Amino acid sequence: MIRFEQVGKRYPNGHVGLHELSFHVRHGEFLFVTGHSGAGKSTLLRLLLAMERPTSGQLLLAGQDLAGISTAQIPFLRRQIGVVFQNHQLLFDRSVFDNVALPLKILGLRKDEIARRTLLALERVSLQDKAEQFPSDLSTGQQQRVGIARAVVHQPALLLADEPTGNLDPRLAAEIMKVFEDINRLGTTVLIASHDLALIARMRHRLLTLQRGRLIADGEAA
Ligand SMILES: Nc1ncnc2c1ncn2[C@@H]1O[C@H](COP(=O)(O)OP(=O)(O)OP(=O)(O)O)[C@@H](O)[C@H]1O
Repeated sequence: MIRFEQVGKRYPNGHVGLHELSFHVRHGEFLFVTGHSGAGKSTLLRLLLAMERPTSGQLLLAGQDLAGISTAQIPFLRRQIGVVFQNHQLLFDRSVFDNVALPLKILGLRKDEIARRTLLALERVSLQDKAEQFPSDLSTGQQQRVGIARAVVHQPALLLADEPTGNLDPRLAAEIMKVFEDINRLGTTVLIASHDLALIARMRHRLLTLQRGRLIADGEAA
C-alpha cells in the first residue's frame, strides 16, 4: 500500500528532511516509526498526506504517485487516510458526536448515514455512551479516543498517528495502543510515529528507525 523508493526531501532552505528512504508497507500492516527529534518522522507523515512533495525518488500510496499528485487530487487522497495528532484538536464547543461526525459532514453524506457511521466509530473506541457529552466532560484518554474515532469514521485504508500517546501516562498510552490494534485487526493499515521506545518494545510490531533522515533499522521492535 505504501512504497518509498529512494525518497528524498530537501526543504527550500536547504535542510534535508529525508535521504533516499526506501521501504514498503503491505495492506493491513501495523508499524511504528521512531527516531530522535529532527530524524524525519513528521516529514515522512507530511509526504504521505501530500502536505509536502518528495524532491527525489518515487513515493506511491495505493498506487498513486505522490510526487506528481495535483492539488485537485489531494482531497481524494485524504479520504483514504485518517490522522491522529498528539493533542487531538477536538472542537470543545461541539458534542462528541458532532466532533466525530465532522469529516462525514464535509463529505456531504446523508444524515442517517452520518449517524450510523458516527455511532459505529464511537463503538470502536468504546465511547458510544458519551455521544451527547462534550469533550470537556471526558478524561484525557477518552478525548484521545474521540480523536481516533474521528480519524477512522470515514473508514480510511490507512491510519497515521503522530505521537498519539505523547501526553498520556503509561497505562493510558497502553490503552490507546490497544484501540489502534483493534482498528488494525479490522483491516486498516496503521502507521504510528512515536518516541516512546518502551511502549513500542512491548508491542512487538514492525519498527522503522530513522536517524538524520536515513532509515537505519527496519524490523520487529526488540
Ligand atoms: N518546513 C521545514 N523547513 C525546513 N526544514 C525543515 C522543515 N521541516 C522539517 N525540517 C528539517 O527536516 C529535518 C527532519 O524534521 P522532522 O520535523 O521531520 O523531524 P521529526 O523526526 O518529526 O522531529 P520531532 O520528533 O522533533 O517532531 C530536520 O532537520 C528539520 O530541521
